[in-house]
Amino acid sequence: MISTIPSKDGENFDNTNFPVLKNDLYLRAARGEATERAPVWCMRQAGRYLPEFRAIRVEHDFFRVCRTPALATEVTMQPIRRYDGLLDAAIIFSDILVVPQAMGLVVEMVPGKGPHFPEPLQTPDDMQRLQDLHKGFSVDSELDYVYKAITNTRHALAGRVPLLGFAGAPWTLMAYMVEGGGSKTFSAAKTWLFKYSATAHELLGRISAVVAAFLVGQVRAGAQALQLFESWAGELSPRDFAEFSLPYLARIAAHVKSHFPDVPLTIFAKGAHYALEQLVQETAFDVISLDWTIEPDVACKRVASAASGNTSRHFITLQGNLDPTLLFAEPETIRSRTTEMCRAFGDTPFVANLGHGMMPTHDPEHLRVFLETVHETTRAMRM
Ligand SMILES: Cc1c2[nH]c(c1CCC(=O)O)Cc1[nH]c(c(CCC(=O)O)c1C)Cc1[nH]c(c(CCC(=O)O)c1C)Cc1[nH]c(c(C)c1CCC(=O)O)C2
Repeated sequence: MISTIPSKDGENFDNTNFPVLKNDLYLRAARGEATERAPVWCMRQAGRYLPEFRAIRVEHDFFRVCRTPALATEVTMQPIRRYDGLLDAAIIFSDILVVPQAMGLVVEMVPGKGPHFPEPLQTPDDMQRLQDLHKGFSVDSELDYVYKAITNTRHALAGRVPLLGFAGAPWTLMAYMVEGGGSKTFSAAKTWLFKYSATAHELLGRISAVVAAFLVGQVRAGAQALQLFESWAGELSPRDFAEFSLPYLARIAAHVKSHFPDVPLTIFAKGAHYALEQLVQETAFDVISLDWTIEPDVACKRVASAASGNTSRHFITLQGNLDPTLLFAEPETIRSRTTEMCRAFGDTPFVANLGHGMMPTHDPEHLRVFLETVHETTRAMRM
């Protein structure tokens, strides 16, 4: 349960009384409203490319940072402070793998290697090792530390920008739980899909229930919008996306909307632009986040035509989609390619972002060029 009493060391876990929001550009754009310029934020905007983040990580293990509200708040605030006035949203510092941890699996973050599960799920019998929502497992108590981080961060933001919550989507989480880490072929996770299909669906269903409850809990704790990361969507064929990903995405969106119809929901299904029409027509997401493998003007046309004739769909906002490796280019190139991208979104309500996350070797000043260019270009476009 979230305590309503501010603690002595400056943390504030009161989720009933938040500061007034001063910059609502992101929320308005996500709801399909016209804005005076496009809002902008970046996936992985808190991370190792920032020296101030690396300084924290020297002293604290990755999941320790996630589990300590004061540290999670500090790290979430770092890019907001550094790019003062340039970022239009903060995303809570956490990881998609906190859900497999809550479900009972051990996850370590190995420096230079990424996430590692010492005992991944190997056969259908291993499902017994997972916590069961029907047998006393409480998402809210297991993940209360994320809620506390959200509540505390929302106070620390003091209304500067809205705070986004997030979670991994079922197929992506299942892939980590079965592979035990990243993978080139996804052969283990796909063996589950095609050899143990019934168990795979059971697992996807159980993850969906946890993720749906977790997202609702994040809004109760103070998240003002949510993003779901289906980072491995592109590993599935369109047919298998339709069977093993889309129905679960739709179920999670419907559940969150039934609790909070006005909280904007974003789906980032990386590599799955083949499914744009289905995401528009078969799910309740407000924002579709694009990677860089589709041109913005093509996505705008496809989404508009998929939405027309569907009376329950008043708007779809797009988010994206500059190739993050463009930030390795000279500032001049970053400027011209960012301008090109903004123009290609045209009049479609959009949230400027990269097509995937910031990388550890990015130069923080190059991100500044991207942010400034979005401000200048989209303000000029909308005058
Ligand atoms: C697949 C995935 C993960 N985590 C996440 C995804 C989905 C987005 C995507 O597709 O990239 C999501 C995530 N991970 C992190 C955030 C924080 C919020 C943000 O600033 O965007 C978010 C939204 C912090 C993090 N999560 C992680 C780091 C770096 C780890 C460190 O500090 O040592 C950060 C800042 C670790 C992580 N966590 C994960 C991986 C693959 C890694 C290793 C990556 C690497 O080594 O570059 C799983």
